Amino acid sequence: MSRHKLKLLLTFLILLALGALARHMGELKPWALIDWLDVVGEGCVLLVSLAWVLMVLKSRPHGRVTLLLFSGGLMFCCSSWLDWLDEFLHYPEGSHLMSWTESLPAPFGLAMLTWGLWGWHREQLAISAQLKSREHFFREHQLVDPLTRLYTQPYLQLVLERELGLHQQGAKPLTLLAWDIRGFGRFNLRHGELAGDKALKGLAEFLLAGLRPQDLLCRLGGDRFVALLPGTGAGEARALGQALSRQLQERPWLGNRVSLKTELLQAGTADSVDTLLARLQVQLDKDKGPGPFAREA
Ligand SMILES: Nc1nc2c(ncn2[C@@H]2O[C@H](COP(=O)(O)OP(=O)(O)OP(=O)(O)O)[C@@H](O)[C@H]2O)c(=O)[nH]1
Repeated sequence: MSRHKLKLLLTFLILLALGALARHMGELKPWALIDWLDVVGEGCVLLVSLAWVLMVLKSRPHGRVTLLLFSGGLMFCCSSWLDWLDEFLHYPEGSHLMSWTESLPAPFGLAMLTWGLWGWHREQLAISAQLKSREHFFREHQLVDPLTRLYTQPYLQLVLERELGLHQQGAKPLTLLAWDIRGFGRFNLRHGELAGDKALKGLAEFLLAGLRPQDLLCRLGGDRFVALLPGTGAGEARALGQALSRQLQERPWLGNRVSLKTELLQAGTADSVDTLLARLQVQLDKDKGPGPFAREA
């Protein structure tokens, strides 16, 4: 059972035990003496405090701050629960046990909640600082292409460094799939730069949608794209490339106007990032012809 499920079970058991204690200590009030306005008001407080506990468990991982927020919420819940129950129960005169049990947890619970919220605030500050420095790093190194929103070659090089390391330790295969639009210069001449931009964006979206979550798609520059397929052998990569080519042909908005050259490259154990990318460029430059748009121009 997960830690959060245990906390939920604990909440249920504590509320059940308090309910049993209250019933044992008190007597049911006559129907006429029940103040229904209080029942509704205190019932709402109880429901809201229960919702706090559930929301904390739903939105946070296990940890010190979560424990503070959970314990504070639970203590406040206990007070609200007993407060609500005593609308229906009458406790004997001179018995302080129930009034203490009802009154004490609320202030301690609120103090713990406040402590937990302070911790949460500090966590958020740390996360924002992290995100800011990441964003700065991305902007500084131009790791994202402004047109397609794909990663650029410098980012690919960073990731390739790590993946090649894993590949060379024999941990897993590594394959690259790359695409070059044929005759894209002519396409631009004929349809205009804006249509060219739209085609690049459309193609980026299409490739992204067709790749798997673990693949990394980058714009290599101009009309070239490359996908790094970690843990993927040549056969699987070839099937993926072929499926993408087939699907592209079924898309009249892109397939009829843009033709792609697809290349596959497997990393070797002696490859460095530079040699791998150089081999890829050579493969993409191979057989450069006038392209399918030569007829149109
Ligand atoms: N619209 C648009 N065009 C671009 C962009 N980046 C590069 N290009 C164009 O893409 C073309 C790339 O030219 P080449 O590398 O010769 O490729 P190609 O014309 O497709 O020729 P082949 O690959 O031999 O078929 C050039 O005409 C660039 O102007 C861009 O961001 N937007």
